[in-house]
Amino acid sequence: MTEPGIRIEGLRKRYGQGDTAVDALKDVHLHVAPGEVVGLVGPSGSGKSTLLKCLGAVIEPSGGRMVLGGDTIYDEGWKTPDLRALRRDRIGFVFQAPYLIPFLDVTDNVALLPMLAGRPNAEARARARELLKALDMDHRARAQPSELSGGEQQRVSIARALANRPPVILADEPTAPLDSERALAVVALLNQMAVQHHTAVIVVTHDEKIIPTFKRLYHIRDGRTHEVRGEGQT
Ligand SMILES: Nc1ncnc2c1ncn2[C@@H]1O[C@H](COP(=O)(O)OP(=O)(O)OP(=O)(O)O)[C@@H](O)[C@H]1O
Repeated sequence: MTEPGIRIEGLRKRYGQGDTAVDALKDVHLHVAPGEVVGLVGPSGSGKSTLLKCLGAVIEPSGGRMVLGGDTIYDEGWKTPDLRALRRDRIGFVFQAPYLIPFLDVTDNVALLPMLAGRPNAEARARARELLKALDMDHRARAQPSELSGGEQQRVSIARALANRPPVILADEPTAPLDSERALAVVALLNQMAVQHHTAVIVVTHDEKIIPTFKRLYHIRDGRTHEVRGEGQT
């Protein structure tokens, strides 16, 4: 049986072809268990965005294998017929900017994805309220995004990422605009949510404030990953 969480084996991505081809990912290996938050760091141009885009099924890898939540989604080709449903139901995204919808209140921002996935409105809103409570945002459930601080907006975006109970969350520089205290609070919440919801979380970051907090840390350099902190340290 394939284990849940995230497992990447020998992932490759080439942009273009011939003389101008760029091998952005050459040999990426990485695993994240359910309930675990793992950091991914690397210099500019090392392949971080390319890896997140492959994992998020936004671009197609050139080879290798990706297993998300116990399902092999890519093995030298996509193994899943509906990539849009995969992105909506199996992966939560957290970005540097919260990208909340300005004309929906906090509850509906979180409830929107379950509604789009076909859940009844009442059930989607109940799920949103439960997550907002867990993230200590229930007192702002009817507020508009513009009425929230940056840290509060980021908490709402974490609730939104969890709304469809995805086995995987991909976070791209989630703390970049936040001060130290709020950045550490966001990482603490990601850890708490990962444990409570058995979610595997990858955080791509340059943020020196949060890098020391990861129990396991991967470094990507020139399209290859190395585990620099944790059990498989190389
Ligand atoms: N669409 C594309 N076409 C061609 N080359 C690309 C494309 N996107 C990225 N690359 C190249 O692939 C390599 C990896 O880029 P990527 O954006 O994944 O790096 P990164 O680690 O996210 O960098 P940064 O931290 O600066 O955002 C770089 O050499 C980049 O120039």
